[in-house]
Amino acid sequence: MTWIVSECLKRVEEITGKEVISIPVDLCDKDELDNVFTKYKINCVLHFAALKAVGESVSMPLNYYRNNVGGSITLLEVMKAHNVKKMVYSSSATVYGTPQKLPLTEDHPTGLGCTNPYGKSKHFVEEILKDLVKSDDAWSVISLRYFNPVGAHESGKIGEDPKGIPNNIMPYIAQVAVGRRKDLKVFGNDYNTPDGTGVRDYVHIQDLAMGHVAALTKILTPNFSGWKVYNLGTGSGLSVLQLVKAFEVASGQKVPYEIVGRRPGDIDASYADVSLAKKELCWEATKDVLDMCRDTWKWQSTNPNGYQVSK
Ligand SMILES: CC(=O)N[C@H]1[C@@H](OP(=O)(O)OP(=O)(O)OC[C@H]2O[C@@H](n3ccc(=O)[nH]c3=O)[C@H](O)[C@@H]2O)O[C@H](CO)[C@H](O)[C@@H]1O
Repeated sequence: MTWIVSECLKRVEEITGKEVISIPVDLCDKDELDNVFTKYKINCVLHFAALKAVGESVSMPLNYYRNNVGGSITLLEVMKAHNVKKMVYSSSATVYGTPQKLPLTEDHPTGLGCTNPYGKSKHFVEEILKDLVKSDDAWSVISLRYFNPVGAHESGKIGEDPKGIPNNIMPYIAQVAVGRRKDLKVFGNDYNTPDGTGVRDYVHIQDLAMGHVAALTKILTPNFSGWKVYNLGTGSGLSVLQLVKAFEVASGQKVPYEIVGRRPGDIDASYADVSLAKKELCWEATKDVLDMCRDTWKWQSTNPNGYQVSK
């Protein structure tokens, strides 16, 4: 289970005081899914399941389309068969492609500049969900477009432990700080941003978890129906070098880096307009970049080799 899912389930447990059980299922296995829906009374599905490495998706497109798109269709078919017609979907800011204007609002066109199968799979599933809601007004779906989720649970017990070389920046920085990797490769310093490095909207995983609780609360209100989409970010952009500096301050560790060439498919800047989530979900991010770095460091420093040896 990924750290995003663990974090969200923990928050739901803390808030409801009820135990949350997790049952591993193969998203593409209809019979397995059917058994789960037969056994449990399900009101709403929080659909987190997806492969998410951009580079890997370019070399293994069929795996991404089979799992992320095919798996979602199978899940929706089983939901329909059991008359469960509410879903909170984990989407991504990646559906916006190259921003036409910043900050990104939910009505920005999607799908146009998606450069990789991962991003396209998120966009395709959003389109499928929209069609489904149009076809039958008993369906309601909230799509949450995550910006750049980072951080760890403040206990230091739940954190991101990518297999192999991390694709995303925060776990890479953390592994450099803990001495597992020599230096961070900064992908390009010639972007159209104040210091030339890529700008992103990093959002703490615990805020993201609370965004799911807010979406769940909304979708379960009796008068809610149809399709809604919300950005989950802080609303502020931070460059790669700003993030490195913040991590050094929060951890007290040096993070050596080397500027290298651009990573194919990367964009200059991406950050969210978060006013819709604030207005309609009563949600906004509460944690800043130092919180994100401090909690990541707490997890990484107490689990220098990830979950492998700390269990
Ligand atoms: C804006 C956008 O579409 N964001 C999505 C994209 O994140 P990103 O591709 O923006 O996340 P990332 O953590 O891979 O990169 C963030 C920033 O760090 C830079 N970088 C990254 C790694 C590294 O070793 N060195 C380095 O310099 C990278 O060029 C970028 O400017 O994909 C993620 C899944 O993987 C999520 O779906 C994000 O929502």
